[in-house]
Amino acid sequence: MRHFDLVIIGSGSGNSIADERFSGWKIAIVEKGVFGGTCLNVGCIPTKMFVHTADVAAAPASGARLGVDAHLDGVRWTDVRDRIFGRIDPISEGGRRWRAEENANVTVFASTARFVGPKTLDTGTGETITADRFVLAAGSRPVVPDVADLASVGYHTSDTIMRLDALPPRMTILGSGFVAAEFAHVFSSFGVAVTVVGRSDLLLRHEDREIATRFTRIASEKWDVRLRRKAVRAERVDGVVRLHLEGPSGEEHVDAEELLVAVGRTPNSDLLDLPATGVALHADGRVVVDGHQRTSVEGIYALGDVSSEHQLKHVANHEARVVQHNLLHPDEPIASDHRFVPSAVFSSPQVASVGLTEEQAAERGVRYVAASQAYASIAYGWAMEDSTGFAKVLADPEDGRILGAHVIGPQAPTVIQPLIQAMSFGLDAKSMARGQYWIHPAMPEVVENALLNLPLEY
Ligand SMILES: Cc1cc2nc3c(=O)[nH]c(=O)nc-3n(C[C@H](O)[C@H](O)[C@H](O)COP(=O)(O)OP(=O)(O)OC[C@H]3O[C@@H](n4cnc5c(N)ncnc54)[C@H](O)[C@@H]3O)c2cc1C
Ligand SMILES: NC(=O)c1ccc[n+]([C@@H]2O[C@H](COP(=O)([O-])OP(=O)(O)OC[C@H]3O[C@@H](n4cnc5c(N)ncnc54)[C@H](O)[C@@H]3O)[C@@H](O)[C@H]2O)c1
Repeated sequence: MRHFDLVIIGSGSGNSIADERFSGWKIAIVEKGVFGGTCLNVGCIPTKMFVHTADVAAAPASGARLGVDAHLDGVRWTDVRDRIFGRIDPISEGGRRWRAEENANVTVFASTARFVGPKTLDTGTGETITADRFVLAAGSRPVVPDVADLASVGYHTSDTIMRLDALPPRMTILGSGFVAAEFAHVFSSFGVAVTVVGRSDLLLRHEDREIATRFTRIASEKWDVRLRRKAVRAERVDGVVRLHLEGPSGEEHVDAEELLVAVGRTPNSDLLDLPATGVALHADGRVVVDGHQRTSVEGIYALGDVSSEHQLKHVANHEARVVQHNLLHPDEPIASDHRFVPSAVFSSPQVASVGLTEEQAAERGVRYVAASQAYASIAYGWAMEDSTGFAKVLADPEDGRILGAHVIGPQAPTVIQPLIQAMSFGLDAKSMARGQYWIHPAMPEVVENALLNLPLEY
């Protein structure tokens, strides 16, 4: 039985661990799918390439309010798709080849691994291996909800929807979170009639309620948004997918040529048979880790979607750097920093957030003050004629510590970054607002003004 110094399961964020400092280690990487993981192949990167293209496709329609009459002549879907994957697929293949053929100390197994005993792994290739250390970086996969006959009608998830052969006239999206919001923007901007079906009363319900409410209102003007609906059955009628729903007004259905299921992601820990090596799991399937990304078994670490409550690439990358350090320096381990994890939804409008929402602050009994500023009331907002966006900041009234920030509107993920920085480095609201220049008339003035609006007590 071959023995390794380190086995990494999953080639997403896990693949970045084995740098030149590990050149003396005998390493195995096991990957069951396309090399490079979710973000590169079916997640952050292609979706944002589609989102930017969708923003361009949507631009002519927004010109009229500025006095510019423009017209979208068409979207060449297969050209868009092939441009995007023509760039991504070679990166994935290049990464695989580099590891498999040019890293003398690394063995790549292209298969599904599972534990069969303590620190003993069936690689799925017919070879069972052992190792001193393991990194579980197996990610997550789309959840398929319990809707009768769903499997037989043919549906897409985020894994497949970006590779469609042609744009459908209509698309139903089941789900109301990140994936639904981003793909609704992409496909509606490309001319597809989109229906979004959600269980709860708001789209993006995990956001600050004011932000989710604003997003839902704007989305409802563009898409057929059906909330408080339960999908109960699917069927194919004359080549169309019919989704039967139950909602506040009783039974109804929605028809579309394509159905996208986007109701969340579940950790891939179940594929790994972790009880065989003694690794503990949370009830929701996430691997239990301590602050140093160590599992319940000495020498076995986990990172990213398989263990994190944040299914975000910047979190997986951060945790991979922590694991990397702790593998190299087990006697001086460092901890992950999950204090201020930001996230962004690249839809239209864009949404970004960090820290506490008002609802969370109230629930936890945290004393706070909040203030907002509309894009419409800053100079660049006038330039854009924006009537949709605002920035909201929550702070401790006694010392100005920023507790949370929420932005909806153009470039929200960029506009929020100085607030993430302020929170991470402990800059108080007054110092942040008045201790630096804010370029005039740029979009971050919306943040400057929200900070100045805070009724602080110091
Ligand atoms: C559509 C979409 C858009 C997204 N957009 C963003 C975004 O804009 N920003 C952001 O921060 N995050 C985004 N995310 C989330 C982000 O992609 C994930 O948080 C991140 O990729 C997780 O990285 P990871 O390394 O934990 O797992 P992954 O990248 O999923 O890697 C895990 C790998 O392990 C392999 N694997 C699993 N089980 C086994 C096994 N038993 N044996 C062998 N191999 C196995 C899998 O095939 C996979 O390649 C998006 C996700 C989706 C689905
Ligand atoms: N921009 C980004 O960073 C980005 C983009 C896409 C995905 N992601 C990551 O991937 C994760 C998964 O995304 P997602 O959108 O699939 O999940 P999500 O958790 O963001 O949203 C899923 C939504 O679907 C709803 N839902 C659940 N079951 C349902 C059902 N049976 N019928 C109707 N609605 C139902 C839930 O109430 C929830 O609001 C995200 O949580 C995020 O961490 C990030």
